[in-house]
Amino acid sequence: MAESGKIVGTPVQELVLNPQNVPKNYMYEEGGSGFRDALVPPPDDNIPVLDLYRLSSPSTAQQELAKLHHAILSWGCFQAINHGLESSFLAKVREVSKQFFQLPKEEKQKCARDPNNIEGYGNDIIYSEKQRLDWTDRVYLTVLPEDERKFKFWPQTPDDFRSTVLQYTESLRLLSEVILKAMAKSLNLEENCFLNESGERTNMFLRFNYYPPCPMPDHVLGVKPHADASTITFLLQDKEVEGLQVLKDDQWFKVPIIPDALLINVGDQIEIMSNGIFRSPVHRVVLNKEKERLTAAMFCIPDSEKVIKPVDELVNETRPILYRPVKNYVDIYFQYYQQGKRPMEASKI
Ligand SMILES: O=C(O)CCC(=O)C(=O)O
Ligand SMILES: [Fe+2]
Repeated sequence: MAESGKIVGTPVQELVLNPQNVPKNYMYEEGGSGFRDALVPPPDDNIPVLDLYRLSSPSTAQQELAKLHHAILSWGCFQAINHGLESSFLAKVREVSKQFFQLPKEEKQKCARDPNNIEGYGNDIIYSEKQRLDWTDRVYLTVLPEDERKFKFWPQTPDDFRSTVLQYTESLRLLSEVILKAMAKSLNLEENCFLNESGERTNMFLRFNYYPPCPMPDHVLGVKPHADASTITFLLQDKEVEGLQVLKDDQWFKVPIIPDALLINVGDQIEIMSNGIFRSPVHRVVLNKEKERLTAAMFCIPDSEKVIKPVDELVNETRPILYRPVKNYVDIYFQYYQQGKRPMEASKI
């Protein structure tokens, strides 16, 4: 037991060494079977694929913008291709993460998170005995703003971990501006609307997720159902192993792998700003008995000092205000999440 009654858990990577004994707090005893039987989206209504080159080319922008609007209304997410990040660079991002998780335990522990904080290497903070834990180890880093980087949590091995993460951050920072502008335009708002609402000091958090193989994949989840705390999230999926599912019309659908695509989804804070026109999709991660899975999620988060609220233009008589203003949403988010509740409830009127 660590300070403040919080327990620092055993990495999942070590639990796997004893496959007969999956701890109870990871298990969904009943109702668990079927986790992996999610539907495959039909070809005529698959998660839309958006071409970001077409989105920024004057002759095709309008058409692609309409596609983006439809994608977000129907799924809350889309697969972005032609985003300008080289395939070899994405391979590098995946590689530095894999190399880190392959290090011996003592090496990884050098950037272990503090007991009460998510930043660094580790797994779920345990808030209560009843909490269901996620079958995943992570490296969670504040990558922006620059003066909030805490390098003691950043892996020193492999050597190019830091430079790769910095380059990835800069690329996705630029891309986040493109996407947030397009989202605003698709709602007939001034293009900088969501960027201005997010404030000057944009935060970005990067989370490398490592899902070890799981001996009981029908009764354990990699990540329990949630929507993200972000404005938008960029997810670099594993190149080969599926696992992500998204909830649409009360049914779970498998998110297909497009190797060099970035899956972009709307987070709770755009749901608030758009007064519920754009909804943050609920998603979860299922596991594989034989194979590990690695992903990287980049969360774009507004300035923590900024009050987030529905933009005036999207509030009117037919669409009354649906959300209360919130500040530093990420702080409340984790506590709700770990209790299996939707943090959004804190903001809904
Ligand atoms: O690893 C994945 O496929 C999704 C992870 C996720 O949803 C998250 O980190 O918020
Ligand atoms: Fe997520």
